[in-house]
Amino acid sequence: MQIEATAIPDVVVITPKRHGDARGFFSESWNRKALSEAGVELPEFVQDNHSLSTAVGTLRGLHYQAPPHAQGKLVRCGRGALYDVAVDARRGSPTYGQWVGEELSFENGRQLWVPAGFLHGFVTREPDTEIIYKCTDHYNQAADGAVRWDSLGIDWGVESPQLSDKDRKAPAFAEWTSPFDTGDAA
Ligand SMILES: Cc1cn([C@H]2C[C@H](O)[C@@H](COP(=O)(O)OP(=O)(O)O[C@H]3O[C@@H](C)C(=O)[C@@H](O)[C@H]3O)O2)c(=O)[nH]c1=O
Repeated sequence: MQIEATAIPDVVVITPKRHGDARGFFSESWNRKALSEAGVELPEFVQDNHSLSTAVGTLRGLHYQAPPHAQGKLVRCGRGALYDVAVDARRGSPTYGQWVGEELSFENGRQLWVPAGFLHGFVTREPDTEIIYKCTDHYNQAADGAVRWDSLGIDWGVESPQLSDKDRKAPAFAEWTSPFDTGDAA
């Protein structure tokens, strides 16, 4: 397993080992003990999510669940390729408003840890791209929120992404009051 730091200390990239043979490969996509031995302690996960985006340039985000339903997410790509983004939304954090973006693909097997207190979003780089992520809290519709994808200067590599209605109507980061503070990092 490989652990890579990012520009935001609480956000890490995890790449589990793949054991290749004539059939293909085998990989432990999640192993608490191995991660702990590598120095990464993550909270308990209670829900796994899986979505398919058919068109290249489909963008989902930037999403969050407000406390007390904030979610940390361990994100990977099941098929295709995507650019995954985490934005620090913890008021009082030295990296508040800063973001990290990582290319995650089926091919590279990389995973991004997005802690609670961060906005999360991604854009697909290939057709029929699947994302799979583990979450530290259950879905709660009333706590669900979004911030406009193009209000933080993130270079998504796409000009007119395919968006949901919710994401098209989301407020800009500058006009939004974050419900998170530094106590929310999971
Ligand atoms: C997120 C979620 C949605 N749903 C339902 C609500 C709705 O009817 C349908 C589609 O929901 P959405 O449009 O919110 O799906 P989507 O735009 O894919 O939302 C997801 O985006 C990524 C970036 C995240 O980080 C996730 O936490 C989540 O917000 O699925 C659940 O039943 N459980 C869930 O956990």
